[in-house]
Amino acid sequence: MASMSSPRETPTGLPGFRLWPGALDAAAQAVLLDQVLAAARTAPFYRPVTPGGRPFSVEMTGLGPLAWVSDRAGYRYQPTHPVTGEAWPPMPQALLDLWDALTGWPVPPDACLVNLYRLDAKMGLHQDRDEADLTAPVLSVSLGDTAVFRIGAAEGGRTQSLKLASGDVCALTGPARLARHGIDRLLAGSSQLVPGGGRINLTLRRAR
Ligand SMILES: O=C(O)CCC(=O)C(=O)O
Ligand SMILES: [Fe+2]
Repeated sequence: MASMSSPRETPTGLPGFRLWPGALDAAAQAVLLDQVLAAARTAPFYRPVTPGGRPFSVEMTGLGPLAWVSDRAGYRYQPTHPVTGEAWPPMPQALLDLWDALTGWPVPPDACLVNLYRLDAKMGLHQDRDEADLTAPVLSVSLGDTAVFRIGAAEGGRTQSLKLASGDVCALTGPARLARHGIDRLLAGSSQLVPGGGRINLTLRRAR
């Protein structure tokens, strides 16, 4: 995909937190969104609950061999959709290429979580730590409405907030792999990309 062959990286001030604003141009965003929405016709977005039984404000689905799920039994990666029982649809090649181009990590991602944020959806501050190898990067792609993203060092202390717009890609690597992060809110109506409004976030991970 030529449109994302040489994305520009911008400094973030948090070592290991890497950001490539506009890594996907409008055409690449539209193609990727179509692929995600096509996959969601067989692997529909569903609303997970926390182990304590509270519904997430975000809806989720997955792509690839594994995807992250949460329910009464806890957090885990699994090979099947929790509602349909079917295998997750394959990960689009463009995502595998993006992982190679931006992270250079020698092993491909085996999990892609797809988060759908409508209206007032948000995601509380957390660490991504359900993966077997916590040195492998997490690569995150934003589509649709701009999100106010919050991130701070794993050890605690101050957080910083920055906006993630449609086409932006970021990564948690090295010292930021266990950074605390979350989504405070969306800037509603900032993009027309996602039908029905809102934001779709794709996170590529090495789960096993
Ligand atoms: O939506 C985002 O940008 C962050 C998603 C996230 O942190 C996660 O799925 O673990
Ligand atoms: Fe996360």
